[in-house]
Amino acid sequence: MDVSNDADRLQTLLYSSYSTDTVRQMERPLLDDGVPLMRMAASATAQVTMSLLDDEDLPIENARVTVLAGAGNNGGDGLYAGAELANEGAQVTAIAVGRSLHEEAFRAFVHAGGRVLVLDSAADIPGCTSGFSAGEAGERLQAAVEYARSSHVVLDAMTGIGAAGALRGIAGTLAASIGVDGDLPDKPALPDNEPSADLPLVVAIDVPSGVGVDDGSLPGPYIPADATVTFGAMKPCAMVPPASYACGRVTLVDFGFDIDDAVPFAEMTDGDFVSDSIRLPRLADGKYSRGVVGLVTGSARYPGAAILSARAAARTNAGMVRYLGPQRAQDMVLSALPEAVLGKGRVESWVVGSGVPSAGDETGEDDAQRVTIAALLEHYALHETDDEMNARALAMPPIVVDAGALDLLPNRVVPQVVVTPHAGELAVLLNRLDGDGVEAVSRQQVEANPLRSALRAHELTGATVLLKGAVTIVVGPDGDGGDRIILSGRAPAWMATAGSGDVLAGMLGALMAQQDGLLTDDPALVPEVAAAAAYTHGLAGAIASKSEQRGWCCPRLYGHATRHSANAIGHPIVATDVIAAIPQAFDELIR
Ligand SMILES: NC(=O)C1=CN([C@@H]2O[C@H](COP(=O)(O)OP(=O)(O)OC[C@H]3O[C@@H](n4cnc5c(N)ncnc54)[C@H](O)[C@@H]3O)[C@@H](O)[C@H]2O)[C@@H](O)CC1
Ligand SMILES: [K+]
Repeated sequence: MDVSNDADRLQTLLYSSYSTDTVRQMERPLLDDGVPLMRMAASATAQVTMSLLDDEDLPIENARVTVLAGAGNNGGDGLYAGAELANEGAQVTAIAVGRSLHEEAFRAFVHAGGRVLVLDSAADIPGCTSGFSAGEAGERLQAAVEYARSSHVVLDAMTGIGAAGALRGIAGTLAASIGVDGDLPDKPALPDNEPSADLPLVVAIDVPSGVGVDDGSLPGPYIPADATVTFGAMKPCAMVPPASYACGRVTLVDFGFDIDDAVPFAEMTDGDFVSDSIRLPRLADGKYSRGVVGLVTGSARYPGAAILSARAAARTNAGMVRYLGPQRAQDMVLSALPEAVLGKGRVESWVVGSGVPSAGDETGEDDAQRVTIAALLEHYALHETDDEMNARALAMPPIVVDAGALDLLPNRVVPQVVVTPHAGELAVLLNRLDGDGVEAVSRQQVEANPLRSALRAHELTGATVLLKGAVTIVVGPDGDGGDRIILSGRAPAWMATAGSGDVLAGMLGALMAQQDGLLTDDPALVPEVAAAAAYTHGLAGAIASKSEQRGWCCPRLYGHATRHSANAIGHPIVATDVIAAIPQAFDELIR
């Protein structure tokens, strides 16, 4: 990625996450030059911790701090940070979870007056007791848990980017006692990831210990943080849910990594990226040239989705909306949206399935909408041998496949097919595609590792996958034979409400219709437009609910002035409110 000036570089740093391998490559030249990265990391952590204590009106001299210190460099960061806090007057105890501690950091820590509690009887740490009995090991563990819980601050320095798999051994037991054992974080969604008032404040060093650093998963016990201080570059777990929900307020310490040639693993959308997907009206435009969306949504049983998807599409800068559906839904669409046109005709994009029963639904089998959708989706199927049919499929306009249409998706399709499941629907889709030989995946498993599930669905079907959530994950082609992962975290949690998905489907259809056919020619644009739709949808929800809370907040940059801090929680909304706010969302994006 070519980053021409400093502002662009910082923007890229804040909105891109890099795999641990890439981070290690980027830090190598600095380490070779002797730049004291660990001391810089530790100082920043100590400063952030002190400012959190300050916010709580807790003088540093009165603060009790626990450092959960692993044997690696992450533990080294923690010990140096602990030493700085001890030098400021705090009472600091390190709990050694491994058999050793980073030597120099340990010396600095002890020199500053820090105390150490060893948990592993086989540990070899100078001046510390080891070789104790199993009974004493249990007592020490219990004492460590109690000490940590009664502290004002816990610095979580057990594992950083060197973590492999779920936390094992003493680190795992400690995380399960102090933190959470694999369940999703369960706390109110507050603006600016405001730390909870409960003590201890947990500050994660680089990453919360126990999360899947490279995929955002929650493979086992982990310690949810109030704040995470991360070094050099954002790791995937600070962006990809659900681990991103466990990071709290993130501060990035810029080490000056050269990111020019580094390929991000996952990118977060921002307003600039989204505005590129909006087609401004032209002087020579008519309604057809601005893009027509065709909807096969709603059903006799669920007509409301027809109205929501149609009204949302019409508000999202489309030239025209065509609607196909049963008489009752047609009547309702026309009364809610007199601008809609009924029946078939040329379209630049399709939206199918919102409010259509799935096969498992009692009315699903004989619903006429399903017959129409199945016939349409056949045109998007890729076949192993039939080149002529494949060429026709590749030339089809983009299509959104939502809700009840997901079980009609052919096994292999072209990438301008965007499937828009939530976690439960993605589990059902994966189980159908993977077939009998493979162990079934549950909704909970998709929720614990949504990125892996989205990647799998993309790999199996070829479709672009938009997995809905507080942070929406889009996986599609990158144009070079690889995958592109784009996230959108703009939505406030108020948007988890009936009909919200129908609105997104309509908005995505309209955004795809206005791309002048480019998506069919260049499928690498499909994930960008899909993420832009998720962002615009989230922004409209934020406007409607008057909420400054977001699924993902841009990290603070260490040493730079903090932006205006957001504090409006907002209020509940219904899906119709989101549609009403779409014009204002466009106003903000186009400006
Ligand atoms: N490379 C560098 O120069 C810098 C690294 N820094 C820190 O160093 C960290 C990386 O350090 P390391 O590579 O030493 O690795 P870590 O310290 O992240 O992890 C290695 C330690 O974790 C243990 N561990 C790994 N997986 C585990 C599991 N599943 N259950 C229990 N224990 C497990 C290992 O036994 C080892 O003791 C970064 O995250 C960052 O905090 C910073 O100091 C900045 C500079
Ligand atoms: K950590």
